[in-house]
Amino acid sequence: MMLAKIALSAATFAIDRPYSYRVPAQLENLLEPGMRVLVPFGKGNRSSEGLVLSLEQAEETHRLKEIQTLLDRRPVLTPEGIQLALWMRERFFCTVYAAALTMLPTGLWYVLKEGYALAPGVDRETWEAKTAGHPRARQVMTLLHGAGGRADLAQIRAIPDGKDPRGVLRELEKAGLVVRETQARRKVKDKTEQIASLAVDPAEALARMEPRRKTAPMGYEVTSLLCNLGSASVKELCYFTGASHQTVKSLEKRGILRLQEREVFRHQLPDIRQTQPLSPLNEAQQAAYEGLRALMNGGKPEAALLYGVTGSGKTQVYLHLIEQTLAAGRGAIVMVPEIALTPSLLQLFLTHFGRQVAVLHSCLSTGERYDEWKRVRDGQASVVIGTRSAVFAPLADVGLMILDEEQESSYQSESMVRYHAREVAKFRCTHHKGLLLLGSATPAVESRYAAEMGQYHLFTLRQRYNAHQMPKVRLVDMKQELRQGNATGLSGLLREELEENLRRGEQSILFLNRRGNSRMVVCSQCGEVPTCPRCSVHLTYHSANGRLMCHYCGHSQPLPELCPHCYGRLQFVGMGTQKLQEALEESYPGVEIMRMDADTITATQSHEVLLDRFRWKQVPILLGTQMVAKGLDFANVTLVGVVDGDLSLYADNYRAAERTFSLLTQVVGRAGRGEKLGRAVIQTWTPDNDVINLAARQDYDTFYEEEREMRRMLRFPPFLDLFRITLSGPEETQVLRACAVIRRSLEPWVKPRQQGPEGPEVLGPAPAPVLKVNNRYRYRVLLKCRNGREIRAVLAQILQAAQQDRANRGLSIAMDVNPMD
Ligand SMILES: Nc1ncnc2c1ncn2[C@@H]1O[C@H](COP(=O)(O)OP(=O)(O)OP(=O)(O)O)[C@@H](O)[C@H]1O
Ligand SMILES: [Zn+2]
Ligand SMILES: [Zn+2]
Repeated sequence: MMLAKIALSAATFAIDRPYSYRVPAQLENLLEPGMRVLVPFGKGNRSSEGLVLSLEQAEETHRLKEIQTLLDRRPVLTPEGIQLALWMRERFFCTVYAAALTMLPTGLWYVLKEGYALAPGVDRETWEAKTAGHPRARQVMTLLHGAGGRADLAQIRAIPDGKDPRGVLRELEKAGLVVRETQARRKVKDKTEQIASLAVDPAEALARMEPRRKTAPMGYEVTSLLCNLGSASVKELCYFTGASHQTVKSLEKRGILRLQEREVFRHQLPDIRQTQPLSPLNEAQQAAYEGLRALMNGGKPEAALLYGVTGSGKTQVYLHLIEQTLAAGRGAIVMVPEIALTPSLLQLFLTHFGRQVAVLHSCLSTGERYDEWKRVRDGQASVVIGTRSAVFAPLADVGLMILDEEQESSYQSESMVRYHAREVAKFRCTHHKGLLLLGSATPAVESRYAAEMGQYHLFTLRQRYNAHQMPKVRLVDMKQELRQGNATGLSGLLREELEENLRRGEQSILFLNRRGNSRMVVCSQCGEVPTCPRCSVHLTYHSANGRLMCHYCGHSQPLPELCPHCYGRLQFVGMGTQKLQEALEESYPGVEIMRMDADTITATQSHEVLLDRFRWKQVPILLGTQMVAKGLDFANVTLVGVVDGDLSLYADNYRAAERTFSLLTQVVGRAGRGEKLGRAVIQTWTPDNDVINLAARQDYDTFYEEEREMRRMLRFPPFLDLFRITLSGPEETQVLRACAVIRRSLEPWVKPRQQGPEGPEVLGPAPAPVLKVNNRYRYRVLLKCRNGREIRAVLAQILQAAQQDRANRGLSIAMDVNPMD
């Protein structure tokens, strides 16, 4: 007999393993690994979805349960996909089935509906006789009967008697009157249209319709049109002739034409037939390109970092590499952060690669995404551009995977399966012997370090394209402004520069990344900002616990009532984008200030619509959050103002410095991308802060070296890895108890290894930055150690034990590896 090893959706992480099922004879020739099935599982033999991992011949045995239903007509995962799902389980502590679903577009997901049907061969007389005297049972049977023999549980529940029908249904099942069934439905169907073509040759068709020309003029019209076209969709035929579908159908019956279903794709990219050649590269780009091309064609898995300053033309290098990949008959995947996937970027890809481009983006509808996915799977598109999830695009042969702005936190998933696109891309490039290319103006410290250690090849673009100058940046000390009586939040210098730009007719971008729950405290008299006694960073006020906290070492202290230096009054600083817009409108009456943040983006007014207006209408000032910081390429923007350069510095995590540096460099990089020189003004409360000064000088190399040493000293990635276990539940004591158990179970592994610079260390439990969300308390236990097979196995066991511990009922447990936030 044949048996299948199956990963189940009903399995939790604790019990997730390949389960064996018998393959019924009628499926033996149809079933393949990578297909989904329904199988009975658990005590009640409820149906569960499952993914077939492998098939094998085995000795006959009666112990195995049998597969119930085959859900897919062809595999939804390739052998590579199956391997990847297994690998993701081990890497990201998820179930294999969850990993598989993560790889598939939601349009392919099934929704299971439990229902009941009349048992075969049971007629009305029989059930009426058997349910006599049981009004509830009779009600259910009447419903089933009336509903054409089957109904789902929700419908049966709706019988208005206020009781749960499950008991009755069980009885009816035992009595052999009903059978339970599970229906699997997909959210999105394959979309098709009907195509008509002539069934006989044109002369014969016309000859046969000629005598009916008077009585059936429409039939004649359709036939003669079809004689000209050869084939056409029924929709088109009806549209051009005014005929009805009925007419077309009757022609089919007469044997004049033939109808066929053809698949159509929902997302219609503009059909660009005439693609344009790429622009030639400059010398630096060419050098990087040639090096990368050699790696790509080397027939080995490779990884490289392309470090190029803002405006150096990294995108052009990508385009040339993609062209090479295609020429070699292979495919390419390009990933960009969510907000960077603008129509202008897409347009760029379309003009060069036309119909070979597929887009996988969260803006598309479920149906559109699914159809784009199919175009990739079927080999119709071999250049995929998209956000994080595009990393799973089902290309058969991947020659190149690019992560643009690779330091972005949006590459880390925070949903069901907490994968990092970079890790998945590494797996896939290894599998396909392809090139993984990370691009950035401010690479993540981990990536830059990997390049330094020789794990990635490093390519550098030091200059802007066309030798355009980097913008001139000036810092403004806001404490000084406050002392001089300016509490408006806009410094004298920034105002002057804005006015200068208004006079010159050049555009300005103001950046204000107002972040929710952390704020800075400043003394209104001496301008002091409270700092951490152990680290050289400023403390941040957290309204959640009313304390000042350090994001590096976790130190926290109560908020003092007065300034510890001069006993002056302490003041919270920071304002939001809306208030700033009002202030500017007041200062500059008649000048349009365009605001772009989560509140101004609506369905009708997308981020692109606003940007187009900014570009074409030459709106003088654009003010916004993160959204204005990245990817914008407008030649007339010559001034960038950073209203509050410190904001992101005080997030509580070890990446805050890197984030701030990257963000500031990116924003500043929006200025002066054309012929005209760019300027930038960064306002700060901490003008001596290293990170801010390095960002102002756009000195990534020094920043990297300092940050690397800081990380080495404090034992953060890339020197050690972080495993963060987050527990949450409605009762604080229960959560803390579970944390303590986890801590204790880590000890036997940690204790004997503790010595030395790479020795593991357990921290916590510590409350999450926002302790209580939705009435659930959240605590974290942090393990610092080198990521390796052995510790992952230990952690998997601990998680499994925690999940199965009865005392942990109602708790949720999540594991993040090197979390971004
Ligand atoms: N080889 C080239 N030929 C023509 N134009 C180029 C070339 N290289 C770059 N450019 C132009 O230079 C500008 C900057 O290039 P691009 O946007 O690719 O830079 P980038 O390195 O991705 O910058 P950022 O990191 O700031 O987004 C663009 O307007 C681009 O069209
Ligand atoms: Zn003071
Ligand atoms: Zn500290």
